[in-house]
Amino acid sequence: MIKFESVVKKYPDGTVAVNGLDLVAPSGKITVFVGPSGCGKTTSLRMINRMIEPTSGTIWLDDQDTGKVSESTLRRGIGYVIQHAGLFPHRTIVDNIATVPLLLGWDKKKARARSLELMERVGLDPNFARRYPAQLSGGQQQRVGVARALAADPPVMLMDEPFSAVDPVVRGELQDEFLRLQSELGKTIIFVTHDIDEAVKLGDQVAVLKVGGTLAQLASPAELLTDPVDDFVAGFVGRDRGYRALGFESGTLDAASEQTVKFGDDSATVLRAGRDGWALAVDEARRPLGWVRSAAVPSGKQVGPELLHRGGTLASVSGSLRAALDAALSSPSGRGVLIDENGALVGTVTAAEVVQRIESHLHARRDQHDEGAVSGG
Ligand SMILES: Nc1ncnc2c1ncn2[C@@H]1O[C@H](COP(=O)(O)OP(=O)(O)OP(=O)(O)O)[C@@H](O)[C@H]1O
Repeated sequence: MIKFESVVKKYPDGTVAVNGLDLVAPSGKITVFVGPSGCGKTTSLRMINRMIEPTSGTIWLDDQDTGKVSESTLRRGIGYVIQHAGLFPHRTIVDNIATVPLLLGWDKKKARARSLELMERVGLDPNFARRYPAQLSGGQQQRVGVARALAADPPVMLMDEPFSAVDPVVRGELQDEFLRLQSELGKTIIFVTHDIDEAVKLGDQVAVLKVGGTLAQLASPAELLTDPVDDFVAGFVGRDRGYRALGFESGTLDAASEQTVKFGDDSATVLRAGRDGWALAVDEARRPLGWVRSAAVPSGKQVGPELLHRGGTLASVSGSLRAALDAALSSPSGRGVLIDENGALVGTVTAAEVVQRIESHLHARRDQHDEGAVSGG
């Protein structure tokens, strides 16, 4: 656990970067600091490992006052990742990752073995081990940065805009892999970003900071989207927040069974299968491939890849209602395709069915809220 207690940082020129911050970042969870430029995110982060000293207040790491521990002891237990990875340009990838273990006195062989293990963990080709940072893409360098921070297995990780310098597709991949890694490692993480979508995707809890260094709201992503505490947070959280909040709602949907066709099936089969003029093509493992418009299969012809409409997104049957609604809205047939954990077809749902489920969730939540208000009042 990391606990900020009335923490203030006033720089020598009089700038108050952080003004009385109180918050707890629970162990094993990701806490995201988000807010506009200059709101004190980086200053708050760097006070944790004492790269910046607070002017007043205390930062606790579990039951230790960080101000009373030596900086080197403190930093041994804290991994640190920054934008552009900050790798040593003249050291190979394997040596970059081994930096902290070598500083801690591990023997070279053990440190290298640990580096290689971590390269695999963060999804880096082991053939990159002998390369230099400049010979890697930006996204690959960020993975090295994460591996380096994890090398000595610190319980705490501080991450300052680690994925900001890469394109949106690579960024999405890095985020997904970071979440997968965290689900295995369970580190206590503070993650700084100025991007609210990234905050909401990655955070177990999100701290929205205001310029002047005060905390506007500390909440779960779903709560932030559905119940912003003031106009500043509502504005910062942005548009479409009701829709985005659906990303945190899951609910079992009654999937209708869908007749399917396969490559090689003839036009008569497609016509029979095609409810409303559309049939869903699947592979041997019943994984959806795309929709076929029955009328577009000339009589006597067979289904081939050229007839596929691939527009519809796929939603996991145990996933969010947002993904299910998106699957229905993006499907050329109007039927959203639901798949299981192996990617195989479970069935389909319409947008109306998903909306009905959303409404029943909303009613249940309002009823709960009303009951709480009655019993509370
Ligand atoms: N060394 C310094 N001396 C004086 N003022 C500083 C110093 N470092 C930061 N500041 C100021 O403190 C405030 C908070 O800065 P900080 O870098 O913590 O913000 P941030 O939220 O991380 O911003 P960004 O998103 O732009 O990186 C800003 O007004 C900044 O100009």
